[in-house]
Amino acid sequence: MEKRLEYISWEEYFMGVAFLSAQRSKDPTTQVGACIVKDNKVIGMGYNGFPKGSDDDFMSWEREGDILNTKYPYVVHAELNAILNSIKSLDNSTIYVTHFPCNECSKAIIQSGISEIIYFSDKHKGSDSTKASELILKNANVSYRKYEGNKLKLEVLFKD
Ligand SMILES: O=c1[nH]c(=O)n([C@H]2C[C@H](O)[C@@H](COP(=O)(O)O)O2)cc1CO
Ligand SMILES: [Zn+2]
Repeated sequence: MEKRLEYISWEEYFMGVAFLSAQRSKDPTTQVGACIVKDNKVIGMGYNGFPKGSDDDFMSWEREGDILNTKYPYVVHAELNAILNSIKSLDNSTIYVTHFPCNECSKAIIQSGISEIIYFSDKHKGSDSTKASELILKNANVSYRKYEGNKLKLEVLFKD
């Protein structure tokens, strides 16, 4: 028998895991996922959500109005969750993220030892947060690039 040819690449695999992780998010507007990889092994995963133990039904997913009644001061970003959930040293690891990280996440990425970022969407390119991220990442020698896999969709069938 010949080997199966439809297998996915490492890059497609790990970006797929990041997008799958994003599916755990309860944010009705934006679901972000992150997957940290070292030596082709997953060592951390995360998605955006309220801190552990928060009562989801008490928290608000609003985006506008009094800041204290919006999600923004409370939600933990996917990248930070992936870092905090990681199971070993992140030195020289790669983080796959569905969205280019904000400046706060970029700082955490640098401090954790992650050395490469592969992102799918940069829909906030040109924003102050993205510009600040680009500046500190370059300054800290953390490389970043867009996803280069061919797959834009992966179907996961639960079957025998
Ligand atoms: O780096 C990030 N990582 C991350 O997980 N997020 C989360 C926080 C919010 O739950 C959501 C952004 O919400 P919105 O698009 O409604 O502003 O994405 C947001 C950013 C900033 O781009
Ligand atoms: Zn962030």
